[in-house]
Amino acid sequence: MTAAIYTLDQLCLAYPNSRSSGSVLALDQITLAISPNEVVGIIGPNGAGKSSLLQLLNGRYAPNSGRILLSGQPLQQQSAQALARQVATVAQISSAPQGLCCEQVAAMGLLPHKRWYEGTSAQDLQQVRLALQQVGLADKAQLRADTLSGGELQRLNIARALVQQATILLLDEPTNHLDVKYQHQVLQLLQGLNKTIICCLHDLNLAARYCQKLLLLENGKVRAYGTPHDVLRPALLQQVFGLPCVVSSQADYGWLQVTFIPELAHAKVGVPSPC
Ligand SMILES: Nc1ncnc2c1ncn2[C@@H]1O[C@H](COP(=O)(O)OP(=O)(O)OP(=O)(O)O)[C@@H](O)[C@H]1O
Repeated sequence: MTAAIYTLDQLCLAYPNSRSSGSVLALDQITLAISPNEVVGIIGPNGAGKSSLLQLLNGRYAPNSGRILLSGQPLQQQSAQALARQVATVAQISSAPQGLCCEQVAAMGLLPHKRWYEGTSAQDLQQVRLALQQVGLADKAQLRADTLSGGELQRLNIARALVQQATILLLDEPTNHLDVKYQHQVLQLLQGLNKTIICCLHDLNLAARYCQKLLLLENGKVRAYGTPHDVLRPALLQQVFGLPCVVSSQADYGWLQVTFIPELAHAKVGVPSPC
């Protein structure tokens, strides 16, 4: 059996409550192992704890209790630079640094690999250009990043993460702002990278299509973790998302398709409709 790249053991995270002296428990006793080179989708309703979990996995937040091992070593004991060489994060909402062109923003991914006095080599530049090409932004390399559309900026952030050459990519809603073609292009790109990809996704159909494993969170707790077939069960999804749904298998390709049908909540099963 392959050693886990992440081992989470009874992780809890609480935020201070802004209106009282208490706290908000965002993650509650999370225990699981993530295998290397898998694409893992974190799914669940708003406020379930998805983004908070990413912030623990990239070391930005420390758990209130429990522990995280990264490649068998306690994550909290690793230096920021050592972490940045292993883990790259693409945040949910970001604004472009003012006045920098796309090539310069993507090149920021080189920083964890450089000493302060080292400049950008021809090889670095080649790597940056390849990443921009991979996300479909080669023709915008010299444009100012703060003039990009939301979707283009999202792709630029992914290019920066690719340049970082980390073995783990953490992405918060990587398909936000993307049109349907780029949603698939970005997820196909991530899937083909042979890296550990952990991403929060609201679109369950994209999650079913591109993720090998799904982690379903609700109120900071793990409701299910496994393959899309293990996790995307209609009764469970209805409980967690509060809407009836049907889950079907796409006939030609076999991946699962979730369709939420709010009308079913009001359907009177077994009562014939009046003529
Ligand atoms: N900085 C913070 N301070 C206080 N509470 C927070 C903070 N960040 C998140 N929370 C709370 O923690 C819980 C989990 O939030 P989180 O952002 O992780 O959820 P999420 O599943 O990513 O939600 P969404 O789908 O809406 O992005 C929520 O109740 C949220 O209000």
